[in-house]
Amino acid sequence: MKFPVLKNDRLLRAARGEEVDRIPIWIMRQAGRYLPEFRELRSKHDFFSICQTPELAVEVSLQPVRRFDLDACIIFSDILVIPQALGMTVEMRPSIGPVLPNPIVSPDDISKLDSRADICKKLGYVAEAITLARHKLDGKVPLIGFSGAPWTLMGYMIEGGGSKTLSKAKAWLYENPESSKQILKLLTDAVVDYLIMQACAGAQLLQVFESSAEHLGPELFKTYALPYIRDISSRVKTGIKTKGLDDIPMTIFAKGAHYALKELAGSGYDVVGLDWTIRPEDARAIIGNSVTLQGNLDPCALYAPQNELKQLAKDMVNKFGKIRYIANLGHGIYPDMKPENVEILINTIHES
Ligand SMILES: Cc1c2[nH]c(c1CCC(=O)O)Cc1[nH]c(c(CCC(=O)O)c1C)Cc1[nH]c(c(CCC(=O)O)c1C)Cc1[nH]c(c(C)c1CCC(=O)O)C2
Repeated sequence: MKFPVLKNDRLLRAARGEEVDRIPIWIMRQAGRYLPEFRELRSKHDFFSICQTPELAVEVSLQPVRRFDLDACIIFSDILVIPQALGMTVEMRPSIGPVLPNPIVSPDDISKLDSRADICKKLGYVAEAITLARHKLDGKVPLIGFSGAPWTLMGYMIEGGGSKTLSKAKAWLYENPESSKQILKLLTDAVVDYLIMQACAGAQLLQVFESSAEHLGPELFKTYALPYIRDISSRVKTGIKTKGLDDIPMTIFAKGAHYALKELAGSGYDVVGLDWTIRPEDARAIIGNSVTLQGNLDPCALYAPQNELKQLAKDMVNKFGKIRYIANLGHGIYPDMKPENVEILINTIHES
């Protein structure tokens, strides 16, 4: 596919470990409810209708890039489109979040999931949105594609929505280890196909969200998350090559997995995303210089008085340094953030 020439390649340069003239920054959940223009559009459309309508998904993806001097655009979608493509119902309920009314309850339910065979057909609307976004961006900044990681997706599929403890999903790991692995394998296959499709459609970097890693701890993570995370990077990179495309960087963000940073650094990704509970210098000491780090400002730092926010952003940059670093929050931005504070954060990073 032919796309407009990329004018700002700081994100991709940083991901590959190349020098940059200024530190790139993007923000997890940068398209969302803290923006009045998002709330306006969202008031007229259901959440998944926006995801499924390429023109709307692209409009929402572009909103933050129009408003702020960001160094990347992320395609608007959700990690839960994968369970949907496997035949599960997912609803986005106001002030509750995602609800899966018919969760997986017993190992027999696994056979009711649709096979991965036509995942690309079912999620073809994401590919369309990505291609359209690349054209509409006109090379302004690179476009990030993403997927949930298998354990995080399995969690939602068993819990039937978000959970503070993930105790139902974790019970599966202890009670039904083989069935758990069967689900994780099935999800891995779907995620691999899905990410390769996104790369073919024009995504320039792929981020994998293992948002529920903190619930696992080192031993469960080693068995039920890491092997699948590794498998995804290796199969996606090979798949992209087989399709005749150039390699694109991949990021793993395993929230709360500071106990597994060394393993994550060696899991085949170019970038490791960090949450705010680890010191940048400690993460760098554990990981070394072979991968780029991304993160990790406490999202709540955006509530701080503006001078303090600036100082926190400067301290973060001083600790990470300018090489092999992509600035971001340590998790997604909250819906009640002031857009002005986001602008202060972005400008402070760029001036550092
Ligand atoms: C766990 C997870 C989900 N979705 C996602 C994750 C991984 C990242 C993370 O750990 O936060 C990923 C996601 N979800 C969304 C994006 C869009 C791209 C971006 O701007 O980053 C991305 C990358 C849009 C969204 N996804 C959701 C919204 C808000 C829904 C709405 O408009 O009603 C948006 C903009 C809903 C969603 N979707 C999900 C939850 C738990 C919620 C409810 C929480 C909330 O309301 O913020 C599942």
